[in-house]
Amino acid sequence: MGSRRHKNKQSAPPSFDEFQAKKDRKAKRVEEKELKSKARAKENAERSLKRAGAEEVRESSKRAKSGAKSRKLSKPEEQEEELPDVDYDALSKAKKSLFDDEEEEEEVSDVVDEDLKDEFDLEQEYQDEDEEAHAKPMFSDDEGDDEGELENLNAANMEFYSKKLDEDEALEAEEAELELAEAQAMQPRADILPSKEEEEALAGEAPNLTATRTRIIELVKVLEDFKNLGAKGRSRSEYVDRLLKDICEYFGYSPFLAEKLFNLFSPAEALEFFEANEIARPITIRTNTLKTRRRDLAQSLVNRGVNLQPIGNWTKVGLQIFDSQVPIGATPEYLAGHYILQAASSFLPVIALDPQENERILDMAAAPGGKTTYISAMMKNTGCVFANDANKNRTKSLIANIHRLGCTNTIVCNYDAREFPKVIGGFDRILLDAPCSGTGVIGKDQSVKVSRTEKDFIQIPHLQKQLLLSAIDSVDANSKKGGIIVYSTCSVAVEEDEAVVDYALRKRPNVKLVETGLLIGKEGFTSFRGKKFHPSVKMTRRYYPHTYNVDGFFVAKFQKTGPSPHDDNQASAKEKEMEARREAADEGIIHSDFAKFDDEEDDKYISKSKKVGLLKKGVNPKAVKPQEK
Ligand SMILES: C[S@@+](CC[C@H](N)C(=O)[O-])C[C@H]1O[C@@H](n2cnc3c(N)ncnc32)[C@H](O)[C@@H]1O
Repeated sequence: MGSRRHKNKQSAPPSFDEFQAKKDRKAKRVEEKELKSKARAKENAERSLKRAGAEEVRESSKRAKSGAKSRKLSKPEEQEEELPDVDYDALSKAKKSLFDDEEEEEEVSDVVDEDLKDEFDLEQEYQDEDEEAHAKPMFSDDEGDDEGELENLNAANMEFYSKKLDEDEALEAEEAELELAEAQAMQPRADILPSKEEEEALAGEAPNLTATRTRIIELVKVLEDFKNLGAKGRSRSEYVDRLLKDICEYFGYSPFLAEKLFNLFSPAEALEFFEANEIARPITIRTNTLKTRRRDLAQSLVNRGVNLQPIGNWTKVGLQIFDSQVPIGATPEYLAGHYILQAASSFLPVIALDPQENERILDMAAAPGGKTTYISAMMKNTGCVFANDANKNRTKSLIANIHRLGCTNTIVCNYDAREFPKVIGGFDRILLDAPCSGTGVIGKDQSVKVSRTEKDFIQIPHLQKQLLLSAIDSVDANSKKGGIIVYSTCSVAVEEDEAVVDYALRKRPNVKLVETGLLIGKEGFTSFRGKKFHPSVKMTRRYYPHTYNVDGFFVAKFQKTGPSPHDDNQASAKEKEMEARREAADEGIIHSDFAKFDDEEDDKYISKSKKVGLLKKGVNPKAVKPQEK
């Protein structure tokens, strides 16, 4: 596992544009391959018709395949032609001009923080505390722990990078050739599916990852053209079962999660998704426009030996870091709050939210604050942002980031967000970046592959639904330019995305989905495995690591069309939870193993945390009388 991951690790991840270009080239190659394969299949069928008997048909199919193979081998130039020539000088010049966008419009605030160094230290401390506190982390795509990797990288400057691009392109061409050779060497065999005896033998053997990978590729090929390539007498589900077993073995997923993720895609795309999860996403930063301009920041970082370039044309504040001679999380610019380490996908919900100056905005689940601080910057420190998070520990890193980035229009609060609108309502816009299972960020946290269970995909959506209803009820339908709710997750599971959105549309007829306004993203599912969602769910957007080279993400944008009696809901989080439980039990969607409020269990945790608190103060818990504890 480890070595395979290391091998796949990108040395210089492509920018979004380059990635798209590569994807387009790949798509073209795939399309051509498909055309060839269809032609082969047609040839096959014609020959088969001429021959009598099932055995003969299969024989002819094999001959046809080997014919196609030799035809392919005799035409390597065709493949080479597909790789366009790249003028790297022009590319390097173009890269410079990429910074010359309309950034002049971005105003630079002259706020200067005095205690930035202290705040940075605090942030580190709190983040460490957080890590200890959560065995199963709440997923945040920001401020990941990729920083350490950069410290060890040796890099030069932009010229060096240009040379690197050269090398990468050459490597890509080499890889394409290898891929071609691999594909030719692995024409799917009808007998790729192990027999019962072979299955038994396999179960007893030590895993052979190379053989497993070969079989995965062949199984995918067969499944993509089952009618022509499936072995006689073997069903599609037999192939799928074997493929899932191989995916679990090769990539290290639990059978449950492998199947859940596999079902989102065609077999070939699923393989791309699983492969993409083995590669870390590029390190990206967001310019804090309250303090600087992207061009100026880029210049300062380049002067320190950081190789970077803009992320893509859909963001004017993002930079992608290729490598660096200095730790990106500890440069003077970082400490001065000129940027924040933030995953590119994490910009998207804020862009969709489209905060306006002087509005009142609620960020319901805000820690550690990547999106809050972006909202604040888009509002140019006007109006008011309520940054809420239920986890008190995590609000410390939220506060540290707010201070470091110089956001002065922000109030931090610590409620279970289901308490809204009881706490306060009437917001112009609300962002609900919901706690989720993290199936979109497996590239960052491989533990998700085995840690998530069926129960998670019942409990987490249950919470997400309640949070979303609270968000809707807390928005002012009469807000002049607002009345907007954005719901996002870093999960690709339909239960946490489209199903939650569809539920909210059913429960709150006073909201409708609107276009997110985002330049990239795939349409949300309007139906999934027999479940139909409202047709407008098409307007939601999905992001995958293999399509956009960003973390897996989901974004939905609602507009509140009118007030509802729920807007005055004074129920507490606990009351709402009980109500939702009753309702879910009536609908039969909660299984008997659903977590209950367990006061005894709660008491255990409360007393343990009190003991830890006393120990931290240097007091022996045993020496304290029970009522004093
Ligand atoms: C995906 S993270 C948010 C990341 C954040 N928006 C950012 O961009 O930095 C989800 C957050 O939801 C918080 N959370 C979980 N349950 C909550 C609840 N009931 N109410 C409010 N926040 C909650 C978690 O503590 C966690 O910080």
